Amino acid sequence: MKSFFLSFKYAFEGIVSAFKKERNLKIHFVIAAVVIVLGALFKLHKLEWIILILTIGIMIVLELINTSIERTIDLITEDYHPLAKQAKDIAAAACLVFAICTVIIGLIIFLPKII
Ligand SMILES: Nc1ncnc2c1ncn2[C@@H]1O[C@H](COP(=O)(O)OP(=O)(O)OP(=O)(O)O)[C@@H](O)[C@H]1O
Repeated sequence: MKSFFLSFKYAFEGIVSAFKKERNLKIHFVIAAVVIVLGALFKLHKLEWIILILTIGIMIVLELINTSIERTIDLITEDYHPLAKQAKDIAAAACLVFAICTVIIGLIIFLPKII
């Protein structure tokens, strides 16, 4: 039971350390807060909230995984290696692809309400 609660503690420490060191993660948290306020202002429907929360959650999860991959690569090598570059850039690309999806989803949900 102790290790069950410890795993939550370690996960929380992971979020805090990534948040402190990763500028992109801070940006995602700020955007998420703005979008949640907008969602409340525009009185989103249940399904829209579900999509919004899923979108925010997946974006933050991807950023955390990307950070974890960056740290792992830095631990493995400080020298230049083409595979290290590929690993980091592909992980960053995963974040970029989903970030583009989040913008499109945001526009689909909010644009008709703003107009
Ligand atoms: N060991 C390495 N070998 C080859 N290329 C690397 C290596 N480390 C980083 N790179 C590449 O250098 C560029 C900058 O990487 P770096 O990790 O410094 O910053 P970043 O990808 O912008 O991450 P952060 O979110 O921490 O700013 C990226 O294209 C990355 O793939």
